[in-house]
Parts: sequence; structure tokens; C-alpha cells
Amino acid sequence: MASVRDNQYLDHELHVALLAVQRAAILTKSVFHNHAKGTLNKSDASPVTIGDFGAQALIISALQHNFPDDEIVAEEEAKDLRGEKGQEVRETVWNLVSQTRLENKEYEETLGGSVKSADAMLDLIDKGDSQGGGKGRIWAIDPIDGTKGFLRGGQYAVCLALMIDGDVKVGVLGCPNLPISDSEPLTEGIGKDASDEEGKFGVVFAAKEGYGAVSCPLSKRGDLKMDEINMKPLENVADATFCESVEAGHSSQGDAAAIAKKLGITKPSVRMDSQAKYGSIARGAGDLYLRLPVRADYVEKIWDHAAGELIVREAGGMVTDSEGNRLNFKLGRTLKENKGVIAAPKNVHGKVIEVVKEVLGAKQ
Ligand SMILES: Nc1ncnc2c1ncn2[C@@H]1O[C@H](COP(=O)(O)O)[C@@H](OP(=O)(O)O)[C@H]1O
Ligand SMILES: [Mg+2]
Repeated sequence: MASVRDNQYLDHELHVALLAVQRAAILTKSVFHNHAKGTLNKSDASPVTIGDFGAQALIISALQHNFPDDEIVAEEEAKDLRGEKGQEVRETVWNLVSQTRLENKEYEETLGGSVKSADAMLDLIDKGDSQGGGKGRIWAIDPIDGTKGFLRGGQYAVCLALMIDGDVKVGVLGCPNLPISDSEPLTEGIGKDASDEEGKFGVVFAAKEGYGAVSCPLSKRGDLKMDEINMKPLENVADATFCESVEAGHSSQGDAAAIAKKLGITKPSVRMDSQAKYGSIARGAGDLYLRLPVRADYVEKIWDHAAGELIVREAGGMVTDSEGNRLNFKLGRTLKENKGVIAAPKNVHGKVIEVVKEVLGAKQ
């Protein structure tokens, strides 16, 4: 198979996405260390809010500079930052956005450099209002996925994906709190006391459709020392390690336990927030990702899955909803036709879906 590094198809898109995610992750890390740990004085803004707005502004700025005609579906909007009421938060976010840059000047230039003004920053944030759909080039952004994990010092991810005509073609996940090494066991997080030092934690996952998946250490320079990643071969599904949400409201932990039991799985689940779950199984640190609907009326958002879904597929896995259907990114900002997500190595995915259907079917 051609490698994600040795061809030119969507190369510039992948390059910009990798740099943009790294720059945004520098901002979220700084928000965690300077704000989530208590130095935010007057706070009607949560650290999550500040990090979300800042990361979204920086990513959209890079996309607009390089691909001005592309549409963008992003989670946040700038409404609450405008006017007198939004002044304090706006200034905090602007401070961060105007100060955050990659240490490598050439890379920073590729991203178009700094945002010009606080007003320009608000307009950039609001460029993420596309309604999505199955036509043309559309980027999906989740500036901080796993907001609860972010606050706990657990896992979170800066997520960016490019869809062309509704198919995910490029996906990048920045996971500041995952171990760099692809061979480290699954971990929930590094905790509130984690140091900001590079070297042990912080990884970027990336994939281009048809060309495989890679990981590289997250760096302040934006360096891209990428290694190919693959899902771990799994002959017997009973030997699997599975991951699921920390939040019981996001995925039914009871159903997951029942499914695991029926599959003969004896290892306890690893609970982690965000699309770090997709990255972790893609690099073989775990085998399955089970996301089982808790509320029938919840619709998954495209920015919560686009990048991770491609990364797992390109690492040799299969991703579907709980009925075995591929996730459909052509329907707007949400995955309105899909319920739940099941990601697994190709050879066992069918078996897992069989059991998921049995367990969920028995509840009806
Ligand atoms: N009832 C629900 N069911 C499933 N997912 C939900 C949910 N409520 C919120 N979410 C989504 O779950 C995401 C986190 O996923 P996970 O549980 O895997 O960490 C959230 O992303 P944000 O953290 O960006 O808001 C949010 O979009
Ligand atoms: Mg999210």
C-alpha cells in the first residue's frame, strides 16, 4: 500500500491539517496549565470555553489562508464573545490566540501566521457554520473533544477532518495527554499534575483515505516525524481489550459489559474521553471501541467521529454503527442515520456486531 507520506494526493491538505492541529493543541495545553489549574481570576468563562474558542479560531485561520473556498463545520460559534457582555472572555481568548504560534517559522508561515485582530478572530470562529452535506469540500472541526476529560487532566483531542462529497479523505487527531509511544498500554489520562514538558505525552494521529495511518509526537515546533500505525492483529475476540466513554451518559456501560461478556472478553474496559479512543485502537493499544446509545433521541455529531473513523479504517479496522452500517457523513452536521459506534479489527467486526444486535435487541 502507498504510504501516507509518499504521494501527493491531498498532501498539502494533510500537511496544513497536521500543523493546524498541533498549533491548536499548544493553545489548549496552555489553557489547561494556566487556567484549568486555577489562575483564571474572574471566571464567567470556563477553561473549556476559552480553549474551544481559541483552538477553533486558530484552525479556521489556517484553513481560510490555505483553502479559502472550502466550507467548515465546527462545533462553536462566536455569539457569546461579541459585544460588551462578551468582552472579558473575548479578551482572554484573543490573548491566547494572538500569542500562540508554532516555533518553526516556516510552518507558521504555511498556516498564514497570526490572526489580525480580535474582531477577525470572531469572524473566523463563525466561519464554522456550514450545514455540511454530501457535496464539495467540507472540513469538520472539534476544537476540544472530550471536554470533561480536558478538565480532569484526562484524555481529550483536537480533531480535524476533510470530507469531499461526504467521504472523509483526511483526518487528524491531536491528543496531548496520550503517551507518545505507540506501544504504551491504554491509559485514562495523566492527571491534573501533569507537567507541560514534551517528551513523554502528546501524540498526533493522521490518515489519508487509501494511504494508511500514521502517528507522530505532538511538538511545539510542529515537527512531523511520522510512523505508520496499524491495529493489533486479534485472532480471538475473547482476548480483546475494549475502550468506551468515561461518561456513562454518552455510552451505555451496562450494555458494553453485557456485550463483552457474551464475546468472552474478561479484561476490564478502559474508559477514556474523546476520539483518543479511535487513535488508541488504531495504534494497537487496544482492540475495540464500543459506543452504545443511552438515549434514543441523541444524534452523534460529525466532528466527534470524522477524523477517528478514517484513522481506524486506514489502520486496518472497520467502523460502523451498532447495526453494522457505515457512518454516513453526507447528511449535515449530525450522523442522523446512525446510532452508536462499533470500531474493531476487520476480522472480528462482524462477530461483535452480531452480539451487539443480540444484546440491544433483547432490550426492546
Ligand atoms: N447523550 C450523549 N450520547 C453520546 N454522545 C454524547 C452525548 N452527549 C454529548 N455527547 C458527545 O460526546 C462527546 C464526548 O465523547 P466521549 O464520551 O467519547 O468522550 C462530546 O463531545 P465534546 O466533549 O466535544 O462536547 C459530545 O459531543
Ligand atoms: Mg466532541
